[in-house]
This record gives sequence, structure tokens and C-alpha cells, in this order.
Amino acid sequence: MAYTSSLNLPKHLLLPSPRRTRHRPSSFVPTAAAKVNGDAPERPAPNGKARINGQGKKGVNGHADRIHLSVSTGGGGQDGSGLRVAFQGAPGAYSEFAAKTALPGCDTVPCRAFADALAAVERGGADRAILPVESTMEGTALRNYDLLLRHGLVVVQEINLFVHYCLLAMPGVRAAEVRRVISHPMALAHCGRALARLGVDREPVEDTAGAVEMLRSKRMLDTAAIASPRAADLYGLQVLAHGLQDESWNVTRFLLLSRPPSPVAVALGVDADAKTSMVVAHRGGSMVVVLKVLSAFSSRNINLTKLEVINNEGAGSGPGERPPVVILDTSARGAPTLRAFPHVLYVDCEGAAHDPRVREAIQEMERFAVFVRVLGCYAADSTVYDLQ
Ligand SMILES: O=C(O)C(=O)Cc1ccccc1
Repeated sequence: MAYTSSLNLPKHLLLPSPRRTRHRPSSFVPTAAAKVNGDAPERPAPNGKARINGQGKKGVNGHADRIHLSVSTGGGGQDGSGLRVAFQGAPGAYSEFAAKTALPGCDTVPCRAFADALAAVERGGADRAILPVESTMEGTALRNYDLLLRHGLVVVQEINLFVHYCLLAMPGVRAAEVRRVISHPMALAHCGRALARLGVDREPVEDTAGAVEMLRSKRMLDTAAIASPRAADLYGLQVLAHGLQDESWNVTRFLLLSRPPSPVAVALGVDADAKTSMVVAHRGGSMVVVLKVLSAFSSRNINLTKLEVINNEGAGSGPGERPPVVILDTSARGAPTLRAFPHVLYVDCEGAAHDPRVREAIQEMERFAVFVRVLGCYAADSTVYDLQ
């Protein structure tokens, strides 16, 4: 049986009010940052995006004050200027906004598929890739995690983005004329109930902005796209409906990836409010392994921010069945090798990978797991940024 279970991002309780303001320009010129809950901002958001939350929380070292994207970007300026960030999709995709939120000064490089974005970094055609890995509505994006594990890139930054979905159509098209809606599969899934109410056909395409571009270039008059209000501005489409997502709280977590060695991990002091992401490949057998993993962290008073249990034992290639997870094992000496595992845990913990307690927890897991691969160590940032 294949199953997953997850403990994901904490849901922060400041719900955004639905907003209908159209925002221009679609460029990324910084404006004054504001907290959505009306308080004065403690600190400006890196590129003028509104912060929805961002309260300090205590990390593994008990420090309440978090480092906000202030660690070295490992090349280019502090704001990422001089860095090329590869993302999946056309200009105006959510991933591009996430990249520009993380590194406001960066140049973004559109790619057809997420795999192309990762390959661009490996080849040296880009300095970073950005990958959505989980959302509050659907949990871990397993296919993107699979991609992350097959490549040897390291996580250098996390970014949480509040995702507003709009229904966009060619100018003059009325909602009643729409027969079909196209978008990224995640966007279609997040708006499932709204689309059922509209009684339209759904068609997945590569990305949200690509859907908008397609509408525009083919002048489709019976089709709408789900995308951001900024994509509407960018491509000159009209917004038929705002806030299409089935749940008002819709946050996607993105990871920024770089070639190893990590350009940021060394800059993070042991005292910094950091996070370490890792994958634990094990032989399975029972849930006792999960308890042992929990014990390795809890006995050292280390908090986990993510625990995803993958058990693809016996899964074949039937519909809905998942094959074993393929992981590039970089833990052994010698050349990294791809290895397939049915039993895998995805773990994020608070603390830097070089924090002695985190190091000991990893060493303890290595005694009963086949291997542990640290995917990256980066500044913790639980701030949720708003696009608008
Ligand atoms: O298609 C896009 O715009 C993307 O960047 C992927 C995506 C889709 C939906 C939510 C977050 C990211």
C-alpha cells in the first residue's frame, strides 16, 4: 500500500481579508511594506511585498529574533542582484513571484518544466532554481520533492507565499460564456469546488501564466485561466472572479536551490534561527522507525517543522500507485549514485546542520537508517508574503 502522512507548516492564524484591489505595475518595483493585520511593519519585506505574519518564534537555540533573509545570498548582492533564478513557467507564474520575493534583485529565467529549472542550475545556466514543495491545501508536492531528491542541489532559502487565484478571460468575455478552465494542476486542484460550481471542463497546462499566455495568443473566447491578478495585468486579461481557492488560507512554500557546496550554510552561526531539511532512507518494516526518528530529535529538544512518511512498499505502476522514491545518495564517499527506496522520511528540523545537537540527531538516525542526506541548511523564515 502506498500512503503518506504529514505534519506540515503551522497555519498562522491571521487570515487575509479577501481583497479586490488590482495592482499595477506587474514589475517588481518595491513599495512600502505593510502587514495585512494593520500593524506597522517591524521590518520592510525584502521587495515591498506585504507580510501576512512574521512574528518571531523560538528556534532550537531559544532565540526569538529570526534572521530574515539577511544571510549571504552566496553571490551577487544581498538582494540577489547578479543572480539568475530559474523557475518553471512563463513570466508572471507564482514561482517567479516567489523568486523575486526571496531575491528582489535577481534576474528570473523561465523554464518549461521544473526539471528544466533544476537542470539549468546543474549546467551553470542559472545560479538558483525555485521549486514549490508544499501547500497548506494539499500538503507536500510529492512530484516536486521527487525532483529535488533526484538532483544534487542544496536548499539555501525558504519562502512562503500567499496564493490568490483569479479567473481570467479575454477582454469582453462574460463568465456565462466560459466552458473550459485551464491552469497548472495545483491551481485547478485548489479551486476544485469553485470550478464544480461553475460547471466547466478543466484542462491542466504547464503553469498558470502559461495558461494566460495561451488564452491571449490563441484568442480563446470560451476558455478562462486560473492565475494571479498580476498575470492579468501582465497579459492584459480581465479578472472575472477573485479568491477562487476553496480555502481562504492558501499558502505555498517554495525552496530556493543552489549547486553545492551551500553558499549560505557556512554563514549561518550555530545561534542563528536556522532550519535543516533532510531525507531519511530506511528499510521499513514498521512505524518503529518513525518513533526512533522522533526520539532522535525530541531527546535533544529539537523541534520538527515537517515530517512526511512515505511508504511505497509493494506499489507498482498501477493507477494512483507510486513507485519507490529515487534519491541521489550523496552521503557515501565516491560518486553520488541514484538509489530507489520504498521507505523514506522527509524531515525538516529547527537548527543548523552544524549545530552539535542536530549533528548528533543525524548520527543517531544513521545507525538505523540506510542513509540520511541533508538537503540543505538555511535561515528559517515563517513569514507569509502576499503578492499584492
Ligand atoms: O504555475 C505557476 O504559476 C507556478 O509557479 C506553480 C504554482 C502553481 C500554483 C501554486 C503555486 C505554484
